[in-house]
Amino acid sequence: MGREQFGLRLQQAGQVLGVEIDPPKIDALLAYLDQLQRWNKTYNLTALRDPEQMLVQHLIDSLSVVKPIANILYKNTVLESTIADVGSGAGLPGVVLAIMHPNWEVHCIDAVEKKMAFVRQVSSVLRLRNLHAHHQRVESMQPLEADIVVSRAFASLADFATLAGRHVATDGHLVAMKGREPEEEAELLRQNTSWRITHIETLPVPELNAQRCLVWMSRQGSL
Ligand SMILES: C[S@@+](CC[C@H](N)C(=O)[O-])C[C@H]1O[C@@H](n2cnc3c(N)ncnc32)[C@H](O)[C@@H]1O
Repeated sequence: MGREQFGLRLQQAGQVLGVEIDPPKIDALLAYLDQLQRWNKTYNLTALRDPEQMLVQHLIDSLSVVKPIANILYKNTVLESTIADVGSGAGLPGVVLAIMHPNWEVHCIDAVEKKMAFVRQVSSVLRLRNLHAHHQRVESMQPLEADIVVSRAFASLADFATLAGRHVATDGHLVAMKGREPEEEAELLRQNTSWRITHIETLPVPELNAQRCLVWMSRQGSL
């Protein structure tokens, strides 16, 4: 399928998700997809090889978190925000967030150097000055004071909170992208950490035939 078709599908997905993806952003998302395909041949950054699957399971899935994050930030009238993407891998969802919101400083963190080298390359090729790559274990990094710390396919809720909670600013949030509602993980979070689930949003991800939800967490006491 051609570039034009992919662009159209991204635009349509944006309409369903309530995010406007203008032509320069479509170009940037497709340029990211190009880079990912190219680097993946040599560096094995993601298990998905087929561009069709990458479009839906990486780009459109990551686009689904843009509006919910914007809703939380703008409810608190935060315009210029710091966001951390923990266990970001090839930059998912961090690169997509940085493309969609140039006013958000997005920090991708991953323990694997080649993955962060790739994100650095994307930042340079796409001229994304708001996209930063940290080759670090999240638990040993200087605290970032992020408004929102997001993760996709990183860890259980309790491990996410334990490892990454220190990067959340006072009154900030952790948000985990999950498949179905993780009831057992929620119980372990409650038993083992000082973080509490504030709400769970079901995400209807266009073109993706799978359940998705977002689990929002805050520190106990700041609810
Ligand atoms: C399954 S991948 C998910 C990548 C990406 N978020 C996605 O959805 O495609 C999990 C990533 O977490 C990273 N990771 C695991 N433990 C970590 C830690 N303690 N600090 C930073 N990164 C970590 C791994 O290197 C890996 O790239």
